[in-house]
Formats: sequence, structure tokens, C-alpha cells
Amino acid sequence: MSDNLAQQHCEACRVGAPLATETERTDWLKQLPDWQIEQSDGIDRLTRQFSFKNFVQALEFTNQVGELAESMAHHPAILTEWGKVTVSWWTHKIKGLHKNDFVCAAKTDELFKS
Ligand SMILES: C[C@H](O)[C@H](O)[C@H]1CNC2=NC(N)=NC(=O)C2=N1
Repeated sequence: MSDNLAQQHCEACRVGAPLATETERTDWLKQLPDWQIEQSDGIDRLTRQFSFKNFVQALEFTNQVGELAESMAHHPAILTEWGKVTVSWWTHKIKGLHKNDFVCAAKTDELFKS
């Protein structure tokens, strides 16, 4: 099992950075049981839906994810609805999944647990 994703940091996003391999994706997804890899506009994204009691709680979590994104200089797509927040991570520069996306997904789970 690879070391704990949630304790790692994002490396600077750069054009030409390597996409996560199939083996890496399989290995890292073991730490992210609530996340799925979905394609949107032909781009693989790591996506999870989080549930909340109401819109205010969903919005609070949205802002926490936003602060995390700013701190990592790596940003997700976030859909905020009453009682639900859908977060999708991918790396724009390489139009796919990088280790950073798995690290940020793990950190997003930590926010939800806290
Ligand atoms: C200039 C800025 O740091 C870059 O555009 C960053 C911003 N946040 C980013 N977020 C994501 N998910 N992918 C990127 O390639 C990316 N690039």
C-alpha cells in the first residue's frame, strides 16, 4: 500500500507532468473508497458526493474545500446543492489525473471527517 496520501503535498502543476498510471490509480484508489473515476469532456476526474443536513452545512464545506484548494494551488470543480456537495479533482494542465488529484481527494475526505 502506498504511503498515506492525506499527509502528502501537491507538487507544482506543470505541462508535461506524468499522468497517473493504471497501477498507481488502482493503488491510490484503495485509500479513496468513496471516490470514483468518471470521464467528463473526455477527461478522467476523481469525483465524490458528500451529504449534509442542509444548504448552510454544504456551503461551509464548500468553502473549506476552496481554502484547501488555494493552499495547494490546485483546484477542483465543486457543485454545491441543498444537502449535497460534489467535488471533482483533475489536473487541467495535463487534461487528466495526476498524483496531486489523489492527494487532494484524500485531504478532502479529511476535511469531511473533521
Ligand atoms: C497558474 C495556476 O497556478 C495554475 O493554472 C494552476 C491553478 N490550479 C490548478 N488546478 C488544477 N486542478 N489543475 C491545474 O492544472 C491547475 N493549475
